[in-house]
Amino acid sequence: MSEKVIGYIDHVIFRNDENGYTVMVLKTADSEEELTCVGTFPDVTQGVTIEAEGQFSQHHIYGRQFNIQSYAEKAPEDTQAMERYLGSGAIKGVGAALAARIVRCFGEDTLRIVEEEPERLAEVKGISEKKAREIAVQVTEKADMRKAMMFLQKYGISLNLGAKIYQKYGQSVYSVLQENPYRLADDISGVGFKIADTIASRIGIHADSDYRIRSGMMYTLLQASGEGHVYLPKDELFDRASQLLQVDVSYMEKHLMDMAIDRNVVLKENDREVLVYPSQYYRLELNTARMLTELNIRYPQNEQMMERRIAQIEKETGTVLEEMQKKAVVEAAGNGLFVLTGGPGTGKTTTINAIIRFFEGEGATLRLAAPTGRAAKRMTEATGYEAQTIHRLLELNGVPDEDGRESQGVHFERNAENPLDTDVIIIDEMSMVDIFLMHSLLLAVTAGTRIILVGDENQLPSVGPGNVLRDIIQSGVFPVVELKKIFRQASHSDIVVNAHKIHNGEQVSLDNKSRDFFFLKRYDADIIIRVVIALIQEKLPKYVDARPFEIQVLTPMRKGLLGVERMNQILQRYLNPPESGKKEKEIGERLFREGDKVMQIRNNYQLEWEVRGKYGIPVEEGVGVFNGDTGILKEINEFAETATVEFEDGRFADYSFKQLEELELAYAITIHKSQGSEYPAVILPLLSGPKMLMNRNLLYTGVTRARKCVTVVGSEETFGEMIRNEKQQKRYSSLWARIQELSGSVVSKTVSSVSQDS
Ligand SMILES: Nc1ncnc2c1ncn2[C@@H]1O[C@H](COP(=O)(O)OP(=O)(O)OP(=O)(O)O)[C@@H](O)[C@H]1O
Repeated sequence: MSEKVIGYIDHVIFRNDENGYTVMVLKTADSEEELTCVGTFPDVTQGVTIEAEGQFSQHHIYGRQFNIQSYAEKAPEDTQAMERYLGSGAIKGVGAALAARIVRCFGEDTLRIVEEEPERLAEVKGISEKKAREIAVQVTEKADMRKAMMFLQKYGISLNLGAKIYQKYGQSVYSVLQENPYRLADDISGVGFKIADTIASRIGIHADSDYRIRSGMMYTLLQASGEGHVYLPKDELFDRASQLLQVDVSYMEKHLMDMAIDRNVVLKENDREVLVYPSQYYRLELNTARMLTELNIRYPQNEQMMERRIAQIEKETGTVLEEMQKKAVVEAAGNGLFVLTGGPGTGKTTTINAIIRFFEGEGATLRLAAPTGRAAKRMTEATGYEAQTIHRLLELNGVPDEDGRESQGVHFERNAENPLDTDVIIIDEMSMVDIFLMHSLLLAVTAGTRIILVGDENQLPSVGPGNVLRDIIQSGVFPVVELKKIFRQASHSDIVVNAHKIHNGEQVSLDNKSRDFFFLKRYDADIIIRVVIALIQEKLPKYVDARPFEIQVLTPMRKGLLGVERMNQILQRYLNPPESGKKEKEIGERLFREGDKVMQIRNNYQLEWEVRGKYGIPVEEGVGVFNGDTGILKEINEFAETATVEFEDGRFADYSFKQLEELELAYAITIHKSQGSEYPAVILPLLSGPKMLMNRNLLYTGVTRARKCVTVVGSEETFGEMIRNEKQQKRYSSLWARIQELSGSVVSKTVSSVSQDS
């Protein structure tokens, strides 16, 4: 039951300016009681009278308090209230003494004078005409804001959101809301289609209104990009949007045309269907294709010289390169853009090393990078050459790019105006690079710099939109070398051999005669979890010479009995149990404990980090913590309301309690999130799951994450089905088509959206 109180704000006890959370004391109008009130307020001015709705509650330390849900500022009604209001500090340049003089001069008429005849304020001693005008402007602004906030509250808009909306639109807020509330979804961060749609329905906007349908279609396209798609075929867009909007498909055609005319979307037709792109995505693909094509320059090399150089490298490194590896070195030397691909153990890293040596011998400067910190670290170890994340290579500076839809609002110091100054760039783990990052990378590369892209095209595609590596390869326009041979050392590894079998759809022997690939047949989720715990606590650390935390559980799903969410809760209990002295923090339904293994679940380009040297002194600082970065929660500080995480690569970052939303427990993670990472030992619990998801590609990615040991715990039938299930989730991307168009190749008639199907 909600109750009402009226009173004026006597003083503020606590206020968090970031989120508006406020504790304050209200002097109630009727009883002059001092009432502690708690709530979220965009703006708090002492002395202002408010009418608030909410509930009384009893706080275990602070006693009785009133939790405000909504409130309205009331215009000052009597001279006392007027004096309090003017003297509260809300009006710049007016203090308590001056407020008293103004009210003494005009009495009951003060408010009307201020609002209607402000120039008369100059009659008061100490107020010039200019100051009178300034006071009047401020009073009017405050009154306007008050009215607007009341108007917004009527539609169930929270105070916080209301303040953001008012800041954006000012006095136009009325027309925006009444004509097209869906604009909120475009203009205001934190408002998506769903919120805008709720507001619209409260305002009484029709379900088939033009704005609603357009906004819903745009929303559908952007949702699809969250699944990795760059576009949607028109029919699929209509189906999805029609489900979302509960509006018949027949309404949509005309709006699609309007959206194209307004350049919100780009329509491309092939012989089968119409493809619909959010315009910025279309441009991203087009520009990426253009830049790739521009880099595709031949640098003729003398054949004999190349042979001599390769022989020399082989001698230096004591490795005899196989034909395709040699070809890779030759192509890398002879082209502005070169792609090296191959499965695990096919000698990609060995080839990168040979390429590095070749260019070093030429006196060229090189830069190495990979999409994740972990992959960059591995690249450094394997090549002995410093590798960075692509974000660091491009010098992410943490300042959001205001106009940067195409860069996801991220600003890099290295870009078209300030390109990377180096002869050769080698990027590893290319399968994880999405269209945004590829576009940003290419902006910072000028013709004359060679770029070498290395990756396994059979890994799952990037989390972000696009299917960049595969599209570049499938365009058929650039020099590509695919390594297929599994080397002797690698062929001793059943991880490698089985990965290749899985990729080829061949069954894998599960007789446990292997030294690095085990299958434990169990058919009950809870028994599987028990086995997983025993493996982590006892067996595997000794077996692979690693700490329990380095052993990674990978699952296909988030939900379900063996999903990430449930497994993490259970594993946390066993692997990091509560202990006195171990601090804990609950965020929503999640509980974090000092010592937990955690993972960042979205890109945060602003979060600051530091690498600490001896005695904890920072030796390096920077910004940006990315989706998939894992570490250990080292310390929870209740006083500062922060939690410190040490990431695997040695970076420390302080999270405010609010930012903990960006962290998740990481004892178990999805196979999707594990892309580009490697672990000494991987455990795959596999029992059942949706057919769409449980496919060959997913199993391949899971298995290839392990360096020393894979243990599958579950049903051999599910395992076998996954190998047989070739069907991959479709990813709608078309970089390959843009590349072909630009290079003048004939666009294949049959392919449209199937860049990932083949
Ligand atoms: N030409 C070669 N002759 C002999 N052994 C080789 C050759 N090339 C690679 N190897 C060996 O094969 C194994 C796998 O090679 P490498 O690590 O380069 O492959 P990779 O494709 O990078 O593998 P991953 O994807 O698993 O990192 C290594 O032990 C390496 O020493």
